[in-house]
Amino acid sequence: MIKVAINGFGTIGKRVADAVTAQPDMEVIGVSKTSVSAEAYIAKEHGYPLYIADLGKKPAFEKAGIEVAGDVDTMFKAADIVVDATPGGVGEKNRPIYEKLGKKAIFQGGEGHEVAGFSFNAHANYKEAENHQFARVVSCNSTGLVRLIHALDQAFGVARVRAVMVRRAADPNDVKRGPVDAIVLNPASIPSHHGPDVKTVLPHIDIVTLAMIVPTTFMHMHSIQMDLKKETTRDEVLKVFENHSRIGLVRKTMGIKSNAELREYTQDLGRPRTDLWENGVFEESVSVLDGKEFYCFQAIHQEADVVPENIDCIRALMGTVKDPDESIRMTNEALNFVAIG
Ligand SMILES: NC(=O)C1=CN([C@@H]2O[C@H](COP(=O)(O)OP(=O)(O)OC[C@H]3O[C@@H](n4cnc5c(N)ncnc54)[C@H](O)[C@@H]3O)[C@@H](O)[C@H]2O)C=CC1
Ligand SMILES: O=C(OP(=O)(O)O)[C@H](O)COP(=O)(O)O
Repeated sequence: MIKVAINGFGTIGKRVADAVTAQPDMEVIGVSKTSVSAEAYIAKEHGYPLYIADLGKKPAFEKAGIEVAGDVDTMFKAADIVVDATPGGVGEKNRPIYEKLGKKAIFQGGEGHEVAGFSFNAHANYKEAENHQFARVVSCNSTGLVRLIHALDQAFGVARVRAVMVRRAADPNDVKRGPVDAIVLNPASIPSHHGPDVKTVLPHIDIVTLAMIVPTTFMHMHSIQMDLKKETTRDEVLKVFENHSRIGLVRKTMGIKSNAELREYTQDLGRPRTDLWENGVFEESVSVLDGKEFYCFQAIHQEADVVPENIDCIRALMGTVKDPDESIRMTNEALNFVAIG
């Protein structure tokens, strides 16, 4: 069993912890919190040993009825690998600790590529992870883009990508962020960070991205155009998506035309935390003009799509499963995850 420590038990960390627990070949040996919070109670409910950075805060946790297993250093030492899911920028500060302890670690998309020097996506570059101590799972939007671009690049070749990200303003629990009544260009300059981020995994792709933020909390929406190298048809493109284990199709017959209706659907499917782990490509939007000009809309659930990628990244860095397809299959099966559509 691979022993996994989760540093930062927040939106991403708690989901990765549950996904690790579901796998047959890995276990959570501890999670960390900085202060007493609802998530600390969830860690207790799930039976995850809770470690804290500052042992001076131990009495506050104990007063709240939450047992503290020790400090985070103890947790790191007991682990084979650390999933660092701390807020963006904190991972960079944690890296020297993992280096000193000689521990493998996975960082998230809030960190720059340089934090690990290797950015990961299971379908695109799983095998390259071997012999790396560190990896960074690219951000939620970049993960969604990489999955789609890589799939079409494998099938038809991708000459260039132009994409617009309509980004959710905040996660549902994030009461401090906005906007509440605005569409904010984020950034107003071009490109947004997503294009360069895609290139950390797929360096040969010509891509330019634009991004804005709208007052929603659940899912980003992408408007994507790609020029393909080989002529193809809409049906052939749909077949590529149908055969991809992490690209889902929102079928025209479902009548879903928004993030809100898609959320209702994943909720009704009984997905844990309503998570859409796959890209939600809207079938009706999939178009191929003049044989080479591809268009689509896709929904990306920001809290969820990087979760299975973190699981595959654990196996890829540990070198326990060499075949990406086998790891992806194991991850999806353990999560009871079959892409929609
Ligand atoms: N929420 C999202 O939509 C996505 C987030 N990411 C990335 O994942 C990373 C984590 O983001 P979230 O889970 O959203 O953040 P979050 O704020 O929900 O969770 C972070 C957790 O880390 C803890 N923490 C804070 N400082 C810490 C420290 N110094 N040491 C240990 N723990 C500490 C917090 O208490 C919290 O439990 C970031 O890099 C973010 O950019 C990636 C994809 C999507
Ligand atoms: O990784 C994400 O977005 P990104 O792919 O736009 O960087 C997550 O939605 C977190 O983004 P945030 O920086 O708005 O919290």
